[in-house]
Parts: sequence; structure tokens; C-alpha cells
Amino acid sequence: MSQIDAISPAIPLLAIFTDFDGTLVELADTPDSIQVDDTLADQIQRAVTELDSAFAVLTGREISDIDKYLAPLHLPIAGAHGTQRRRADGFVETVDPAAVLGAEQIAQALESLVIANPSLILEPKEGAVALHYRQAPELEDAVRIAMEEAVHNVPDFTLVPGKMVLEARPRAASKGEALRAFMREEPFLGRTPIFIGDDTTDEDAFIAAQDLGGVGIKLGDGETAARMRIPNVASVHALIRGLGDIVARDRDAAAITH
Ligand SMILES: O=P(O)(O)OC[C@H]1O[C@H](O[C@H]2O[C@H](CO)[C@@H](O)[C@H](O)[C@H]2O)[C@H](O)[C@@H](O)[C@@H]1O
Repeated sequence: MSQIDAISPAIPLLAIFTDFDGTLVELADTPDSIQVDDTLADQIQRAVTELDSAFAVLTGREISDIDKYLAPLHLPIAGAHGTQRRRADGFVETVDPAAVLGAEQIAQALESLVIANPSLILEPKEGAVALHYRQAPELEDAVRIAMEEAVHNVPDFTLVPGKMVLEARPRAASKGEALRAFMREEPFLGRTPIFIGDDTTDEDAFIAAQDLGGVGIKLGDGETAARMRIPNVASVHALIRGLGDIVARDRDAAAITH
């Protein structure tokens, strides 16, 4: 083996993108009752360091939510299904005012259904809306009908089904578009993207990662465009640790050889 072979990276320079709920943390009964592993922020920080900060979260939650759960980290994040975006340099893009207004109108239109059915959870976000029926699965059809009506009056919005939730977001925003935007910028530029997710709302980002020469990794069962699968949240944590280990090993090997 030549010296060059000995120090060449075992894997290409990677950019890691990951979903949050159901991927970095287990699903819970309500959005606020998730349990975040005490070591998660440290594990991610190590990967961030080893990957030269090419690590971002693409989530349906708002950016502020992820900051709270992953404190003290302040990662690049696409929030509210790509409606919000904080770049790696910390700059937070302005959310389209039409999206903010549209989401407010949709949330308002759903209020009477939620008042009549307190087991539903309405989660208004900046530029998107989630209506959760995990506590009342029998209301799935009522939720769909109400959401369709609400979105009908706000034409630039579309509905995306998630896990026991129906969400409304602007047609122009998606996790796939967010991944593509990050990949045009440092420190992601030129790297090979990996996106890990568990839900139908992650499909756009699997496709985007694969279009850009990378790979989508789907957690769990279900039809998917992702080329790889991973069984559970614990395996996602192990993968993130493992990728950090490989990069560190390559760097150390290169340092010894030089
Ligand atoms: O894109 P993600 O990071 O996966 O976020 C998707 C949605 O996750 C949250 O809802 C889901 O998780 C809740 C907590 O486990 C669960 O109770 C709910 O049934 C799930 O749909 C979050 O509340 C939403 O805002 C996100 O869009």
C-alpha cells in the first residue's frame, strides 16, 4: 500500500443532515413530552467538530425548539419544514411574510375544531401549522377535512401528512429545498450529503441528497426514495458517533504519516 493510500480518507468528506423527531429523539405522546438523551448534544458536537461544522438539522419544528432541546448547540437548522433557515454562519433568513400570514390564517381557521376537540393539538409555527391527532386517532378524517378547507383559502400552501399529524406548509418550502440551499454554501459546499429521516415529510430531502451524489437513510419501515435504511434512534446515534470516529481516525493517521 502506498503512503497516499494509507492516508486517503476512508470515506469522502461528508455533510450530515438529520431530521429531529423520530430520528434523533423517540416519538412521544405530545410535542412537548419528548425525552432528549443527556448525551445527544455532546455526541452531535463531536460530529460537528470532526465534520468541520457540516452538520445540520432539517425539521418540522421551529428553530427555537431545536435550540432548546439541543442546548447549548446552535446548529445550522431548517425549521418549520424549510420555511425557516439558519445558515452555518449564524445568519437567519427572513421568513416570507406571505408564509407567516398564510400560516396564521390557517391556524385561525382550525381554532373552532380544536376548541370543540381538546384532545387535538394545534401547533402554530412561523410559516407552517401542525394539527396533531395522536391523542384522538378517530379524528383523523375530521382533521383532514378541516385542514383541506383551511388550506383551500390559502393557495400557496400545501398539506403534508406526518406521524399522527397533518401539517400545512408553503408549497415553495421543503426539507429538500433546504438541503439544496445548505449544499450551495460553506461548509457544506463540495461535500457528499447524507440525510437521515423517518417520515414522509423527509422524502424530499432523501431525493435531494441522492440527486447531489449522496444518500438518504430512512429510519424504519415504509415506502421510501432513500437508498439505505437504519432500524432505530439508537442506531442513528451510533452512526453519528461512528462517522465522527472514522474522520478522527483518518485525521490522526494523516498526522502520524506527515
Ligand atoms: O421533521 P421532524 O423533526 O421529524 O418533526 C416533525 C414533527 O415532529 C413533531 O411532531 C411529531 O413528534 C411528536 C413528539 O414525538 C409527536 O407527539 C407527534 O405525533 C409527531 O407528529 C412536532 O411537534 C412537529 O412540529 C414536527 O413538524
